[in-house]
Amino acid sequence: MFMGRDANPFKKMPTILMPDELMAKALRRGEKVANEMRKKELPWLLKARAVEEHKVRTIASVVADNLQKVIDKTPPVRKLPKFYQEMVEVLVGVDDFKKSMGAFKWASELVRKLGNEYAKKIRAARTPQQAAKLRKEFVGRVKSILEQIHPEMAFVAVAREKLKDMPTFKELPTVVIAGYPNVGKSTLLKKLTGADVEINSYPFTTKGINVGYLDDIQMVDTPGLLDRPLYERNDIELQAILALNYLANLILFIIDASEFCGYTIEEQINLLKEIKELFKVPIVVAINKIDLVDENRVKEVEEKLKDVGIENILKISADKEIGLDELKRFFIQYLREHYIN
Ligand SMILES: Nc1nc2c(ncn2[C@@H]2O[C@H](COP(=O)(O)OP(=O)(O)OP(=O)(O)O)[C@@H](O)[C@H]2O)c(=O)[nH]1
Repeated sequence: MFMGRDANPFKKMPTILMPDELMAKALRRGEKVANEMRKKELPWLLKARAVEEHKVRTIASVVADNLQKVIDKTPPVRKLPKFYQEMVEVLVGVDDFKKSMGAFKWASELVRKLGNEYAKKIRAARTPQQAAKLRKEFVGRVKSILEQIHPEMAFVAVAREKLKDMPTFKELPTVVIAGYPNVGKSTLLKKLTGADVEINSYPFTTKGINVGYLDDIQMVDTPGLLDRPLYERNDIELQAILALNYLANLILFIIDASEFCGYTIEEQINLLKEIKELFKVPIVVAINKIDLVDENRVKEVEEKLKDVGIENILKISADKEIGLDELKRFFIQYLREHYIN
């Protein structure tokens, strides 16, 4: 595994304020600073200038700092591990994300520069009215800059929501659970690791990647996959593909023997074959929901799996907790032999 100890690098991104909110915050702070200045004993023109200059400087720094903070707390995509880079691509789009961060930088620098320029002009103002007029002009320009990057701000706000919810992965031997929707992947993760995951009787409940721990084994639950070409896969499925590609030391493929998931054994085995081809990672298959079918049916499925070259087959009921100890023992033994020194 390559992840390093760092948590999901997007967790530190700050809340993204929209133009109105950021402007309101800056104006409030500007007013506070101005009130302090008004208390000072100064000749009237000097005071008027000082009030307006401090207002402008405060507004400029609140806005510029806020935008800069977003940039500073957002990891540069190109420096991320490949898995996260690809997750950014799937979840939000790398190009749009970079472009938006560029807009933040542009706006931050411009607001800071204008703040300095207007502060200087205000210091040279000949009347209090002129100083106030310059400050108003500055506020208008900042508003219009923020309005200009409004779409990018909204984009980054949404991107942050998606990215910060990605789980944190540890540098541990990892089992990635895969299979068709509704076969019982999340139920199994929950029963094996106690991870708090959503389970529903309808497909595609799992919209992202979940993670849980079984002793020193990292278990990753992925969204359900359908048997179809890569280019037809949606963003939810692509996350499963990325987890399989970058995180898995061992793939646990779940087959729903009852077909209650809505897919036939043949369809499920076709997907299994494809995954076997696509990822050069050892596979173990768990025949699930054996509480719903008779023994002959389970044997039949087992034979079919052997026919396609699957050697490691376990029979379980995730829901009724049948065969889970054997499964645990299998993981521990397998990963100890292959990945733990
Ligand atoms: N009877 C029975 N039901 C099970 C078993 N395992 C899971 N289920 C049920 O099957 C349904 C789907 O289970 P999930 O764990 O959400 O399936 P999933 O594969 O994670 O589904 P997606 O999120 O769509 O990928 C739920 O109603 C579970 O209660 C089992 O061993 N026996």
